[in-house]
Amino acid sequence: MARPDFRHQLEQAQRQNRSLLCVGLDPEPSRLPEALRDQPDALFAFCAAIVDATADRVCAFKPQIAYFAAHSGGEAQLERLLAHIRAVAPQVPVILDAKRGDIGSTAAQYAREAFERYGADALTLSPYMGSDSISPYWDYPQRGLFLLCRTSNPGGDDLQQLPLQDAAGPPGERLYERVARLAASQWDPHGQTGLVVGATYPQELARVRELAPGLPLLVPGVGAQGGDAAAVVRAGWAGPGTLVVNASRAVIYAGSGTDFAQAARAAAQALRDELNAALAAPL
Ligand SMILES: O=C(O)c1cc(=O)[nH]c(=O)n1[C@@H]1O[C@H](COP(=O)(O)O)[C@@H](O)[C@H]1O
Repeated sequence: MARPDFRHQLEQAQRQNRSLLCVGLDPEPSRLPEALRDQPDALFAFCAAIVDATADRVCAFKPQIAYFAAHSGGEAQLERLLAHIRAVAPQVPVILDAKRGDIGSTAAQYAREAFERYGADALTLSPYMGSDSISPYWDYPQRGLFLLCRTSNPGGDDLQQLPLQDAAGPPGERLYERVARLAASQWDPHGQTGLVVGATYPQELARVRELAPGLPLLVPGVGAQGGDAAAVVRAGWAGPGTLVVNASRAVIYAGSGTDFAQAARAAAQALRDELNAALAAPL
């Protein structure tokens, strides 16, 4: 049976698991439990154990492609991981984090990689090469697209905060504000677009929410980067399917012994509860 569109899938997973939490799958070999480290499929085995332990506490999983592609044989492990998630947690959508951005002909290949090779439900993209670098992904209208808008890293200021003075927007509009406005007005012909905004900048998150009232926001930066989960909910929540809060290291490395998966489950549960406590009404 065909999978429902991403937005619908996300909303259902949020309601079913009563969770806004997305667990990021960023397996770094030196941080894996010793018992797994020497296994040839260690990346897969580690992530699959985290998936099995947390699938009923999350609304999405977000594997970061670099952690797999950096290693010979890693991409095959990523393919296997996506197949595993579809088998054990078909209700939980997968956001492939690849931050792609390129000219149209190359973007078409990246789209094929994400949606056909890996079967991802959604993908992160950089929109900073403009509309023709995004439009090839519209050929997959059921899949979600999260455009980088205001990223979680301090260096995001270097460009994303630049004030614009052209006639296409209000004077002094910031570059990230332009991205949010375009995403909400011109870059979403099939209702599949969302934005990435760092948890580390709750004021900008609130501003993006104002400019794009109904778009799903993917918010990384709680946990290891220090973002405040409750502040994210206050600034970004606009109803089911509109806010996805990602934590990677704080969950997947919560423990390092043989009970690492149980430790990840406990960390995911605590973060889920913290996010839910900040909601005005339960999911
Ligand atoms: O697109 C992303 O997911 C992303 C955007 C951003 O602005 N900041 C950011 O940290 N990320 C990703 O989100 C994850 C954050 O990981 P933790 O800091 O360990 O929770 C990493 O996979 C980053 O690549």
